[in-house]
Amino acid sequence: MDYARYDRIRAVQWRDDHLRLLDQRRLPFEEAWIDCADAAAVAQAIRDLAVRGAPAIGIAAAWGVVLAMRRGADLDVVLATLRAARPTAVNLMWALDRMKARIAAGADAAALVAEAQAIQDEDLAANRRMGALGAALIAPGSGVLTHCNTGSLATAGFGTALGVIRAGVAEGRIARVYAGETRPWLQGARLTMWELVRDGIPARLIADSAAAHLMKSGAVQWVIVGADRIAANGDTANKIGTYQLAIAARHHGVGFMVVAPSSTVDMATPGGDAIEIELRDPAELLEVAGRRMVAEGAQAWNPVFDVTPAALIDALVTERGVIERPDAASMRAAFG
Ligand SMILES: CSC[C@@H](O)[C@@H](O)C(=O)COP(=O)(O)O
Repeated sequence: MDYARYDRIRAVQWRDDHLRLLDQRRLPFEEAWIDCADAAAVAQAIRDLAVRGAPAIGIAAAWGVVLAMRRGADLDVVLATLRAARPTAVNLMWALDRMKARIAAGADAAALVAEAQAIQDEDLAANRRMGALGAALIAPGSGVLTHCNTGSLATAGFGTALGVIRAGVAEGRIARVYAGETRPWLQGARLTMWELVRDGIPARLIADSAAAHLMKSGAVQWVIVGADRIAANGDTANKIGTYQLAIAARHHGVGFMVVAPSSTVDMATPGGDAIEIELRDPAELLEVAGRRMVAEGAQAWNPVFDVTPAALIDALVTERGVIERPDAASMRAAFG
């Protein structure tokens, strides 16, 4: 199937001497671009969520290494700085390890450009493949709920979970799309809805707290989400709120699908308990659009990821295929 109509947004663009990033902090109000001329600017953009989403972070970091090599920066320092920009999404470490291996093998600037481009191109190809694989699991006429933003903005293009939704809509399988707003940063409300509106895919936003009620209504047959790190036993870290969606889905007999490229699989991490969960500034919770919404003096706890146990996952879709009810044995068989 040709998904071209749904495959137009490119948020991470290499421009020969700099990296252009669509500033995700300013969407949906403004399509503003940031030009990063060095690795420090890329690291800053990752930390500040100007570029976000596990695969997109890895791709941006790879280009950051290219910029560092071109500018004669200390590559060990640059690799360490980029690696520390965000802790949970393993795609960041995976992409930097690929770049580091090329440097260790004596790569010149042109070879590093080729490696970063390969990381980006492979991600796009993986997303298109996962779109087809995931959509095939969805019975015609189904409704789906997604969480956070897993689309073109979060990847090289097309998306992971949102790629499956794009493919499922294109194939006429998905009849209803719901997106959770994804408090506190509102990736679902601000970014996923922006992508869906741009693609002309009818979708409804829900408050995160409406998800169990939606499932009980029978309107959705699948919850489809992305991932930031998948441990060797299939436990999956993703945007905060994913875990409670998985619990509610199991309770209501709704399928729970995780869609992620193999670059999100971390076989060196045995289980979810070993995944570092990023804690961000409480201000993200205490403020809305820069305006304080909570009594002065109040405090907040702001973990931005949680871990869904493998036992709650019905299907794990990667570009290598579909694993139903993933566990340590099936993960080992697929990812060794
Ligand atoms: C294809 S994106 C998969 C995940 O990275 C996504 O669901 C997510 O949790 C993004 O978190 P974010 O904090 O916005 O970077």
